[in-house]
Amino acid sequence: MKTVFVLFGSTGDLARRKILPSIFEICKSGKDDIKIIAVGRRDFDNNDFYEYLWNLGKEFFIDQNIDNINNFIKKIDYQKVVLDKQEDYIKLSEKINDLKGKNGQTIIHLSVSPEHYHLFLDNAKAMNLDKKDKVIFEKPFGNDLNSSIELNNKINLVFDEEQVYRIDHYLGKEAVQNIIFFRFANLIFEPIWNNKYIDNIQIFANESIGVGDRGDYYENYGAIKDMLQNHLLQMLTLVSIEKPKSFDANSISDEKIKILKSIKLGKNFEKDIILGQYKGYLQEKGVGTNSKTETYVSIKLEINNSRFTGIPIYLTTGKCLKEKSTKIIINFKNISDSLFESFGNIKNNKIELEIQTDENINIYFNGKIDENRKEFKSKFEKGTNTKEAYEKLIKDCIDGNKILFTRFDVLQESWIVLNDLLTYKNNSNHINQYDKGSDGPIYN
Ligand SMILES: NC(=O)C1=CN([C@@H]2O[C@H](COP(=O)(O)OP(=O)(O)OC[C@H]3O[C@@H](n4cnc5c(N)ncnc54)[C@H](OP(=O)(O)O)[C@@H]3O)[C@@H](O)[C@H]2O)C=CC1
Ligand SMILES: O=C1O[C@H](COP(=O)(O)O)[C@@H](O)[C@H](O)[C@H]1O
Repeated sequence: MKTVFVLFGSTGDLARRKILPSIFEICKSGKDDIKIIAVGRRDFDNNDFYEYLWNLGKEFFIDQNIDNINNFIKKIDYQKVVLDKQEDYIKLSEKINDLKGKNGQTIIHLSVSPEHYHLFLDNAKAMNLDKKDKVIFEKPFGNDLNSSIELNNKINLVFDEEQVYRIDHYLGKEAVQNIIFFRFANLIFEPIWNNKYIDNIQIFANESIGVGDRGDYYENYGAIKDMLQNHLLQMLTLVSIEKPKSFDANSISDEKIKILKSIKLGKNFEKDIILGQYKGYLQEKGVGTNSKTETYVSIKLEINNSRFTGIPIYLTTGKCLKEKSTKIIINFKNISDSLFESFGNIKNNKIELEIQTDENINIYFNGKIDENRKEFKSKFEKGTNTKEAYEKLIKDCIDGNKILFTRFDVLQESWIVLNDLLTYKNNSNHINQYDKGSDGPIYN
């Protein structure tokens, strides 16, 4: 089936770094018949957009094969759409219809800030989309609980749920998908995955880059809404859900909801939450001179159920840190066995699910090799050349596979979890500064 992929925000950071390169790869594989409409507010014609792509150079065209590049560029048409101008949507739909023919499908990917979704929804009816057409909504889905409900209600007035794809690209990462397999396709981990054996859990998504040109967007969201509400909470649910009834989107979402409802955030925010801002953030383009927007957040929480009660869980994310690294670390309890006293320091077991930049599962355990080395690390054998998450997710959307997309009630519960934290943040005037390239503010 022919697919017309319509990319709103085609000149933005996400389009440049992740979506266009992913479509490029999908097109290169030749499995799908795809045409692309790059939508933007700039006064571009096709040639301007091609030139814009060429100027991105190496950052964009990782594949330097000139034929592949030319074939890809030939598939793209640029269309200017001012988001509140209905006549622009009508022109866009004429172009879509020309390209998709009789039996094709349209996928609209809204790679713009969520506050622009309303303008799109106000005008989308003018495009006369078919029931088989699909719309991908980027995260964060709304700005808080109420706005996410409002947004979802508005979407429901325009689209059927079947047409709606709420994306969280971390769910498309191979190593994140692997969490469920690791836990439930092996006999040896589930019996120890509980408060009898686990001491604490740490999930972090550290980034070395800053906000770049995205200051305008970032000022409205900050690290809590940009990363914690979605990517980190999603990873946490996968680490903590009970085995789903079956491997389908609804069964997994049902289990996620149960976890989100049992999350308990301590009331002592002064102690359990660290908000930070990297030095130099105030000088970034689009950032207010007195901005208190957090570029770093670390929170401590608990899951209040029979399996996890009593295990402190730390979620951390930040920009401009020492290195890019996303990991889930399960630290097991102390082994105090006098049998090994004479061998010196016996370390706690640890399982490290490394999501990026390498994808690994490292298991640390004690053993006797020689006097100097008593800890083993076992590496899970895994290819490093996995697909960019967006490639996987966009291909799933083309094929109508929704398993890795998020149901609204899961997002709603995620906003509920963070409600008090957001109130605390809005009322707090204090933010810890940290040096670029550091580990972030110190956790007391
Ligand atoms: N960047 C990332 O790594 C990721 C981003 N996301 C999500 O993707 C979405 C877009 O983010 P990102 O690309 O980073 O943001 P950017 O700010 O880099 O880009 C936003 C895009 O929206 C366009 N735009 C801005 N204002 C308007 C307006 N008033 N009318 C029409 N178009 C407008 C910009 O056009 P112009 O270029 O002309 O300014 C640009 O094409 C966000 O929801 C974000 O959370 C999700 C995952 C990762
Ligand atoms: O959603 C987002 O994710 C990126 C980080 O994604 P990654 O796949 O490179 O880890 C982050 O930079 C961006 O601020 C945020 O919007």
